[in-house]
Amino acid sequence: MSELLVTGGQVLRPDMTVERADVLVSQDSGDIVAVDEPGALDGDDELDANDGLVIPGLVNAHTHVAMTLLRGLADDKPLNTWLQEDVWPVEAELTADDIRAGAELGLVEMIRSGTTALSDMYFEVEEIADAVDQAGMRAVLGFTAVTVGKDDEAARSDLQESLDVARKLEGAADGRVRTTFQPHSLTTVGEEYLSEFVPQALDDDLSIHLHANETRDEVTPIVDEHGQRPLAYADDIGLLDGDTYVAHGVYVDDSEIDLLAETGTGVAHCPASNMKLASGMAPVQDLLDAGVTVGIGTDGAASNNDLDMFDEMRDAAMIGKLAADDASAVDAGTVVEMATANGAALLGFDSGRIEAGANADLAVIDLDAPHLTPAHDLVSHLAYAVHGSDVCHTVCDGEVLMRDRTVEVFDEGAVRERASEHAAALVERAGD
Ligand SMILES: CSC[C@H]1O[C@@H](n2cnc3c(O)ncnc32)[C@H](O)[C@@H]1O
Ligand SMILES: [Zn+2]
Repeated sequence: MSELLVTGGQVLRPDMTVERADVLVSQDSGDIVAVDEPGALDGDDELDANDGLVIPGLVNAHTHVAMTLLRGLADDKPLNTWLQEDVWPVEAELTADDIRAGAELGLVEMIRSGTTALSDMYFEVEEIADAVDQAGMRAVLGFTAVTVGKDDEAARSDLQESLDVARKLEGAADGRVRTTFQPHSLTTVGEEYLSEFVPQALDDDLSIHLHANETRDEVTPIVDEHGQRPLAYADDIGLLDGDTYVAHGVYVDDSEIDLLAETGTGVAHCPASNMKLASGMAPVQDLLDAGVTVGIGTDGAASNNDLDMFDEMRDAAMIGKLAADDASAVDAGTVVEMATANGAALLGFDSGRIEAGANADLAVIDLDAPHLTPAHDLVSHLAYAVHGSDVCHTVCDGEVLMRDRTVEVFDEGAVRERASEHAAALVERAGD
């Protein structure tokens, strides 16, 4: 039996208090064994958290991890123009090897910034699952189906693949990979296909993840065509369910917020992407007040342009206040909860909290820095002052993924070089 002791640090507890404590982790079960006063516990191996704050590993509730290859390729455009003019033509040239290279780069970036779990939507999902396995991280993965612009055979094949991939990869990477059925959005997948395939996903107890109500352009056509708000339309199809979570949820009216709360449907809030594409401001405090579980996601690196969840927490707090016209809205403790416990709840993982019995997924922040001085309130620092580069150790499932800022699960230099080569060749092919 092998046990790791995270020693000498301050620890963020589930009630958002901070105390000096050691954390003992079982590397066999991958769970936290005990949290106790300094010096009370012994382990076979130690991780030095002196001058550090031990927090739950962050949960990125919505991303497209392989889109790191498209980082900085096309900026300063709204969603539809950006997708149609820039992103989709390049994505049409992606190979499985490209996606593997982009995924590895994204996972290294996440490990370096304290993220231990992600929910991903993309293609070539087996490559992404293999990369997650090597990274030692936890993920919810799926193949994203789009039917617009496709004939009936191709449209069905996409949805069937989304079901098949979800069935096949559930439980991969020793149980660290879970899956979702993934219609891309309510406007990019036709009603006839949703009506046919969603019941099959529900029959198989598959969770569902989709983009919804991201821009005004995702609301108006549904209201025009179906005479109802998008989430009422989704609910009639059976899409809203206790295991469903929608990405973005920017343009949700009061009736849709109630529907999310009543059905137990969660929201993955993507503040940076919503700002960069000028999509809008999600009513996050209203969602939380209604009892909706709201996590935080970076979205892909092409609309962010990084995968740093500390940036995302800060953005969520800032834009949450603007949206509510209230400086007390979406406060520091709330965004930390959104990026940890709420994200874990959406993804269905027993992580997001430092407590005996929970998954041993954690990160240690080096507090010895001018921008983290003085330390009046460490929860405030997490929301407003810490950067991803302040993370010194990252642990998932009891395994050390990064120690003293060195990533142990990948050769970081090789990953960066390979991703740069793949990105350059991809852009050249797309330009031909
Ligand atoms: C097939 S995976 C996902 C698909 O979605 C595209 N995408 C990236 N960001 C967004 C976004 O904010 N809204 C909608 N779709 C997005 C991505 O490029 C893939 O094609
Ligand atoms: Zn997205």
